[in-house]
Amino acid sequence: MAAEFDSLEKCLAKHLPAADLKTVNQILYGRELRSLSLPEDATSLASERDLEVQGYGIDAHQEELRAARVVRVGAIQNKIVLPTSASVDEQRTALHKRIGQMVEIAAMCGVNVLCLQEAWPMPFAFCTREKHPWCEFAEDALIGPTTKLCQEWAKKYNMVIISPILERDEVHGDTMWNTAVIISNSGQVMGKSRKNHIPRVGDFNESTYYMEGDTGHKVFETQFGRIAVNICYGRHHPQNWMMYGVNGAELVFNPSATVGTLSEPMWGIEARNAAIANSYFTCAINRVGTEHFPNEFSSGDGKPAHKDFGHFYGSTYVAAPDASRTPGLSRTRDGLLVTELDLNLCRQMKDGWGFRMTQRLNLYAESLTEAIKPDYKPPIVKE
Ligand SMILES: NC(=O)NCCC(=O)O
Repeated sequence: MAAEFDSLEKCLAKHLPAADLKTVNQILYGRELRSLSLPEDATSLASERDLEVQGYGIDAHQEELRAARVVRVGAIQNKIVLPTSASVDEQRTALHKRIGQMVEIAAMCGVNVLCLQEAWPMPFAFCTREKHPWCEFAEDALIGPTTKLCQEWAKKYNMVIISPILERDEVHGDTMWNTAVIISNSGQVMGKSRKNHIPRVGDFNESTYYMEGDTGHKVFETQFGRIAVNICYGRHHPQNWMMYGVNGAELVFNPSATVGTLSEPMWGIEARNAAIANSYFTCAINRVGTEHFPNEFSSGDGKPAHKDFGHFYGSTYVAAPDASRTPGLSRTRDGLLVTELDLNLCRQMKDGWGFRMTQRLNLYAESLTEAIKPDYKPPIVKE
């Protein structure tokens, strides 16, 4: 089998002359970002642990009345550690250990707010359509083992942690949800944000496992800014992004699990467009690697049954409201992206481009109220 393509940015850097590369990068990625120098002990520990680390700074103008609001944001992408045939407990414990090593490095890099990938303590088994044993990965959002561990890390490292899990809500009929748990840097659970839109595409057969989220568009006011979480498939819905902005988010995470053949051309566009349209920062995180499952499953497309989901292409990145963005992490390796950003850029972009001021929400509120009525007739004008 051919080796997976590692990174678009590395490919451009390898093949373009330096002057062309500068212009191409400017056109593709906006203004040149500051490269963030990270502590030597962190980078050498990262290479010992086979972890790619990249660091960037996204600056804003110095304002006269407001001090800069500089925050270090960390994003982790990773492969599963053990084969999916190992026991549920062994698989989850191995992931806890591996991510713990990465969180330690994030702390050494001064990260204040850290987000993990979608359903990080488990393989992305929804493709199988089997319930056993995969439903056993679901855990309580408040007192489950993964939340408890993240609380320890959050407190130890003074770091806000966003931990996306498959949630089991025992109080409400053992219902499952796809949930991001937001843990304050004090170690307290601030709350949870459940995935609003569930994919029904390709092998993403997730609607048979968990329900459409009922937590709306919560924004969490942390010590390091107002953050929100738009889980994976929710990034295809501009209204979903928009509501987090309407509710005051300055930084929206998009923890994901998605594969190349399905979504890669959309990946660099959606979270970035959301950052521009809503005058906030976004951070899109995708898992890496190919996960193989014990039993064959078919994709309902006439092709032969198979045991893997395809390649999760990583490429985690941060996008800014001024249309600049960081390069992506590798398509193949575990990685930590550290981005130092000044949240003041959000208001500066609102002032500069006026996208929020010119948004005309009332126009759309009225139009949509009409459009969802059963007797609605779209105003199509014919010749
Ligand atoms: N996990 C998930 O929602 N994946 C759906 C595929 C995609 O949105 O790219």
